[in-house]
Amino acid sequence: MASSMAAAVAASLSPPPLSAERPIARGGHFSPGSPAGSRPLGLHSARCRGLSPATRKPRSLPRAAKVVVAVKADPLKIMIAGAPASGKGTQCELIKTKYGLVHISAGDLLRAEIAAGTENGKRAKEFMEKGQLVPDEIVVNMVKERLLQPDAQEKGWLLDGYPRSYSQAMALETLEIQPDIFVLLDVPDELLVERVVGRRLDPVTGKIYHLKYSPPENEEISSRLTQRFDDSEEKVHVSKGQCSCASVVDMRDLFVI
Ligand SMILES: Nc1ncnc2c1ncn2[C@@H]1O[C@H](COP(=O)(O)OP(=O)(O)O)[C@@H](O)[C@H]1O
Repeated sequence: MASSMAAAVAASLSPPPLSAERPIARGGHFSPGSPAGSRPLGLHSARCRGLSPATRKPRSLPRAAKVVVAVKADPLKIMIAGAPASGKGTQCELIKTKYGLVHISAGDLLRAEIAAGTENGKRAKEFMEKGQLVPDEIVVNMVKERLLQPDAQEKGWLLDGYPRSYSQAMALETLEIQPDIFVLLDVPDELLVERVVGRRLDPVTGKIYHLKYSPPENEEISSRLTQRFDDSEEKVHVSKGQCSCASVVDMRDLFVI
């Protein structure tokens, strides 16, 4: 008796079958007395079919066991916006690590297009060199395709540097791609300029340094640091202008549910 009871409980605690009636509730009770496989569905199936409690088979309580079916929540989707050097990179690392999201940076996607020498990359570079926004017809599709890749769909995503205009926000909205959270980093201009002008990249490790606030660890690293071609004081002012308060407020209204 004891061993058949143990076997019944063990069987009923194995994953439920992938049928149309697979329970979606987080918990439920069932009687291990009925045939294995159908057991976890018993009470829930009755619920699904709308049977009244009176029509259900009475449970034999001493043999009842509790099953918890884990339902995978939708993956988290976050958008983060802020001027250059507002701290997006740092925050993105922290958020990505904490929530296991796929980090998708519009700027990185564009730089990858440039590095790959694609037509889109060549066109994008002209705008980026002038500190201007790359036209929507390049950016929207590029971002959309990346968001729809399996890794981002499965793990959730952290979208960085997009949208930068109301039209870009609307483009995603039209595609029914919406974040759960919209983060806006608001930093005073003087601080942004200081950060951008001192920012350096280690081309070997990809690590970002700041000559004053986060200097390289040694002479070897220091000698190979480069400055991003678009990191300049002028760019801060241009980029701040690109993302005016009005458009950010509009975007917030669009995304905050
Ligand atoms: N969403 C976007 N729409 C249009 N252009 C963009 C977008 N994101 C990035 N870019 C272009 O790429 C450049 C670099 O962007 P990014 O890597 O986000 O750097 P930063 O945060 O320093 O502006 C921008 O100045 C702009 O020209």
